Amino acid sequence: MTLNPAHTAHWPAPHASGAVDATVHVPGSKSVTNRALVLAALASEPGWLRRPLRSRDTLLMAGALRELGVGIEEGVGPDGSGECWRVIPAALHGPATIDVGNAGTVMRFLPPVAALADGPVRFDGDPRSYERPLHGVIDALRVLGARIDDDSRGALPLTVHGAGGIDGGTVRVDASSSSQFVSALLLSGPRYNQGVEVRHTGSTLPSMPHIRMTVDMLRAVGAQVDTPESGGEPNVWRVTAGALLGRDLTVEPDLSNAQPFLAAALVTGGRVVIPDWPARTTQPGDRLREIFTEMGGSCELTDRGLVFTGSGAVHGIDVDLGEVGELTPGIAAVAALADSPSTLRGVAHLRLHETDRLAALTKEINELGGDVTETADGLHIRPRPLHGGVFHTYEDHRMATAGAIIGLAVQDVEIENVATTAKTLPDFPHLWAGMLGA
Ligand SMILES: O=C(O)C1=C[C@@H](OP(=O)(O)O)[C@@H](O)[C@H](O)C1
Ligand SMILES: C=C(OP(=O)(O)O)C(=O)O
Repeated sequence: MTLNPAHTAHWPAPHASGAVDATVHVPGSKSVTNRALVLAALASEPGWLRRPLRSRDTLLMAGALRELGVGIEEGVGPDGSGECWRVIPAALHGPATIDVGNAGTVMRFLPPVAALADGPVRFDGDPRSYERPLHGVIDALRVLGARIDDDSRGALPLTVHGAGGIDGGTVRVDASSSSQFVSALLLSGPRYNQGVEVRHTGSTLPSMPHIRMTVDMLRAVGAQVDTPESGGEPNVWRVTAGALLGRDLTVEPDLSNAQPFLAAALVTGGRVVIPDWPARTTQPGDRLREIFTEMGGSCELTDRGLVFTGSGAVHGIDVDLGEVGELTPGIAAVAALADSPSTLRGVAHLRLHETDRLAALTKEINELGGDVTETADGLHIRPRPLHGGVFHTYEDHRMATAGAIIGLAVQDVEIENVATTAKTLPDFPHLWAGMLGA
């Protein structure tokens, strides 16, 4: 096997010589872009998606939908402004082969779509995708009427033998390993003959804001959704069968990808402005306003965007990140540079993300001289003076950006395979250098 030099080369993480002062335009949200693509593909009329994220995960989603027959064209929005994708729904069909890469949204959101296709749809992906939980989606789809061949582990690779539609109905799912099981079933639910009712049976459910994002986006395209918050039973979501509208949607900046830039203001005692920060959003990254304020910064939502200012001090934090697990690597990086210990809780399921994030963060921060221990459901981080070294990233975009945060404050940190940021933020090294005025 020939190794891609971009993956093996080490990227010298820039060290900040002073306080950063920058405006950073963060590209669109992965989670919004991939939900919008699925919903537009299932609609009964064309729609537009403005400022979509173009990254590995979203290009895999667009490519997969094209494989199933959906038209996704490059274009300008209906008012002539802005880059966009025009999505033209079509009868979904196999045979098709879908590469999910290591995108949780693609591997979980698309098997329920494939159940609507006519013909076999094979799913495969990166080696890590075979280890990520998918059983909740597979088992549920079987109950709802789909025929699926898997390797009997309830994981990838698998083939969905689409029969042009499925009954739908009520299904019980333990989504404690990933909220994406619930989102996946709800997104395709309006197109199932009886709609879908998802009853979560596990004791915990991570990433609730992402389930709210699914519900809000379904409602925005005309679906009727009943939720625990709208007076329904706890842990039960119901989507009524019905046609979906094609919409003109502008994608918000990815607030979880704003995290390293906000962290830069925090750890250098500087200031970063993120334009177009939404006043109201379901993105979990919005919680950074509160979390990074508790860790020593301050923020203000203005006409220019979110203005985040570091004070020069960075404090430890004791926080349950169960709702916002994808923020954990960046928070751990800041916590390693703080003036007091931190405890990050509620994120046991991160062991099954892009990599085992709890093990990876512990090992990599400790190899730079840190003192991190894994707990049953998170990390305990005692700040120590850190030194340079190679920060390994395990093909995890958020490990790479976490290493870059540490590199701002610690000389001679090198990030292995910074190109892995392309999963959700292909421009990262360039945006990072721009923030630092390079
Ligand atoms: O639905 C989504 O867009 C996501 C849900 C979360 O997944 P888990 O619930 O598996 O953590 C999150 O971590 C992931 O980055 C994106
Ligand atoms: C967990 C993540 O991604 P995925 O959508 O692949 O689950 C993430 O982006 O942090």
